Amino acid sequence: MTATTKRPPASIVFIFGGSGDLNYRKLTPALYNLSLDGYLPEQFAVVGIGRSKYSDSSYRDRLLEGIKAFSRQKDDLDTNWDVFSKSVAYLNMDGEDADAYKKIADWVNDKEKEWKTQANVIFYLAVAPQLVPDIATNLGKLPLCGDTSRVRIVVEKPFGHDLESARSLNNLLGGLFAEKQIYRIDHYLGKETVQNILALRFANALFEPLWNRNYIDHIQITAAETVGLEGRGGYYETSGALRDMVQNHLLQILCLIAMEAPVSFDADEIRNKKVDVLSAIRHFTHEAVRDNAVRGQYDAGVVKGKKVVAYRDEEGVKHESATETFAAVKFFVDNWRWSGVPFYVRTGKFLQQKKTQITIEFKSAPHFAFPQESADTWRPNRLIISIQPDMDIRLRFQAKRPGQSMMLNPVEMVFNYMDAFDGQQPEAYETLLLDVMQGDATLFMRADQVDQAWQVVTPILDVWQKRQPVDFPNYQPGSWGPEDAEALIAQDGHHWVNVKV
Ligand SMILES: NC(=O)C1=CN([C@@H]2O[C@H](COP(=O)(O)OP(=O)(O)OC[C@H]3O[C@@H](n4cnc5c(N)ncnc54)[C@H](OP(=O)(O)O)[C@@H]3O)[C@@H](O)[C@H]2O)C=CC1
Ligand SMILES: O=C1O[C@H](COP(=O)(O)O)[C@@H](O)[C@H](O)[C@H]1O
Repeated sequence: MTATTKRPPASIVFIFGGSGDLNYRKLTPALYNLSLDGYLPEQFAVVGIGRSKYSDSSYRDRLLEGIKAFSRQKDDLDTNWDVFSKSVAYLNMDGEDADAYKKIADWVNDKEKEWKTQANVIFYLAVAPQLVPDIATNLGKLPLCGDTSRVRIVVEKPFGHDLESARSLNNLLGGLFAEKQIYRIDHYLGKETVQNILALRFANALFEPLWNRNYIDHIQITAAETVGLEGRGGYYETSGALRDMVQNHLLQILCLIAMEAPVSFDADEIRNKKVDVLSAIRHFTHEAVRDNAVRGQYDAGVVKGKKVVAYRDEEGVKHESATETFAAVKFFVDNWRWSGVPFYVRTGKFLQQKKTQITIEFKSAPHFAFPQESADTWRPNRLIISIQPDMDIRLRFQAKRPGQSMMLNPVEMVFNYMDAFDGQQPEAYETLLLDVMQGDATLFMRADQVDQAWQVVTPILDVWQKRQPVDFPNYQPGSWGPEDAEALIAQDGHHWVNVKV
């Protein structure tokens, strides 16, 4: 979310995990697209790091396959790749071998001599979380990393497995780097439609008077996926939906919806306002967890015409697994603005539709003056913010149905991203990588945000760990999740919004 489109200064990006899936599918395609769009500095290099044996040339060939499959821009690919790939190199080293780090320092020295200038140096840790402490410690010993103005470290999710491990990782990183050097990724914050929540709320005076407990009945945040584990069973089995999606992405969206207006777009100003929300979210007692949180696990079935096996039969998953592939929670933000307004949040694998969506449901008009017959078609006012795959904002209100009687019909005013703005949207990782090069941490998680978010989910994790689910598997692939999730919201007289209007 750089405030300027100026190119960043000379930059070298080291990717630990250069031979891995994230780099193949997301990071290199993002850098390639930034290059095509003219955002990369002329003096730019990206160096993949890993134990796999590649030469620069064979590494480039491998990445080209990823570009062909995953880049959002594919025109003139061979020519454009020829130009971009000149910036790509590979360093064969083991991140756990402390002696090998001299190679990195030498690489930077040589490049800076060639460029005749100092560069920003970014270390992107796209490796399994258990490797992060060793790599960060080894990096921290490089004299280069003491230069807080130009050296940054990017840490992928998951950031900790629980509150304790997140705190110990924060302490470790905090002892090695200044907070302003640490970029904790939450890729949802890089999505255009997620960033647009700030524009919608704070660049328009229209919504603010209504954006509170006086006018809003409740809020729903859904991140439904039609995919399953996608080969990440080993990781997912130790994680589950609450850790994988709620602790990070969905609580961050909740923060953007619930935060107070920032005074400026300074990174710490935005993050302070978000931390205020996180610290106001009610921590459930163990008793309250039962009433406010629902978990699910998918059975064997069919999604979008394709057969899928039950979660417990997936590779890397235990036979009697208690890991949830669906979670729904009713959160409360206990502050002046939101007191008493429920925030229903849900996410799950193998659901009926891919849909990330926020629904703001407004309170009913105080008095229904229309003929009683028209009450049948009456629906509450809603503002629906679609994050993906639809990218739109829809405001639902009542209109008079044409005819000789005063009958009502709900209608919508729609803003659609693709119609309103020409051209393609940058992918989240493009925005985030550019921000790191620019030194803008607004869209990254600060240590206290991560800590507060873990505090919010910890009571739920504790209860779920202690009480084994007796009814798993409890939802059909291709459905909207377990019946209890509907009951969670229905007990308050509401329904999940699954379809348009
Ligand atoms: N893939 C995805 O879609 C997403 C991934 N993430 C996160 O990104 C991180 C990486 O995930 P992903 O790319 O899928 O994982 P992969 O298993 O595909 O890649 C792991 C990478 O780590 C490298 N590696 C392992 N051990 C060492 C070592 N001792 N020294 C140097 N490099 C090492 C491997 O290289 P080599 O074997 O050559 O040493 C490989 O490049 C994880 O934290 C994951 O949670 C987050 C969101 C999405
Ligand atoms: O972080 C993660 O996000 C993806 C969903 O991301 P999206 O951008 O496709 O919505 C999820 O599938 C994955 O399990 C999780 O680790």
